[in-house]
Amino acid sequence: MAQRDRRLKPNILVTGTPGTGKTSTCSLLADATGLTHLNVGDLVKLKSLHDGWDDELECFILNEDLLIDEMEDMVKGGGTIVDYHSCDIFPERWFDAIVVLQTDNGVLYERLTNRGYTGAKLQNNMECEIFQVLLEEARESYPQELVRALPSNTIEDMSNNVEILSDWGYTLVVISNSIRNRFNLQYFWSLLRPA
Ligand SMILES: Nc1ncnc2c1ncn2[C@@H]1O[C@H](COP(=O)(O)OP(=O)(O)OP(=O)(O)O)[C@@H](O)[C@H]1O
Repeated sequence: MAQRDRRLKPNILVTGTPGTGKTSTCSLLADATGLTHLNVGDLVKLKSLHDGWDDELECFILNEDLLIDEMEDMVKGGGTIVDYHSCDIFPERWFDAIVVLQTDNGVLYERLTNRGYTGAKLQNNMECEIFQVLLEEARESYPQELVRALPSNTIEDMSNNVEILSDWGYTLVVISNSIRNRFNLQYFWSLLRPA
């Protein structure tokens, strides 16, 4: 297992297919917790951390090395909510919690078409959600106990998720540090679980 950095405030990665509600959820979570919301897509555009525009996929071609270098100092002290539609590009040690937002097909289809997505872009994103690509990616890239999938269909889901994550991130920073300190993770889970 990769060694995570020690920090007092958690870093939370919120990921999911475009349109599942990452930015809306992160913004509310930042308001609720005082953590800093980092929208990676915006950062890539602002700092030109890309190798140009992909006409076919209609998005910037991410330069991963530039992005990781740019973000390293931002996440170092903890307290950052990272919002991005991919998760396997980041170092495992950065995060205490990885959240995958999920949306039912019909709901997501409506959100994406409302945004003007059509053709290959719409189809690729719908397939990404149907095949749970982000959840697989998260489970392959981070320890299972740090990864959690949450539904994001309704406003009620969103406020539930903000409440869950406000508590969960802080709990996990304790666990994360305890892993680093070689305490017994199972012992911590047993304390957290209701009898
Ligand atoms: N749980 C939800 N309930 C109702 N509406 C939602 C929910 N989540 C997101 N939405 C709506 O769906 C649209 C897309 O949300 P948002 O921009 O937060 O998604 P995103 O995952 O950040 O997308 P992208 O990856 O493209 O930035 C917005 O209009 C938002 O208000």
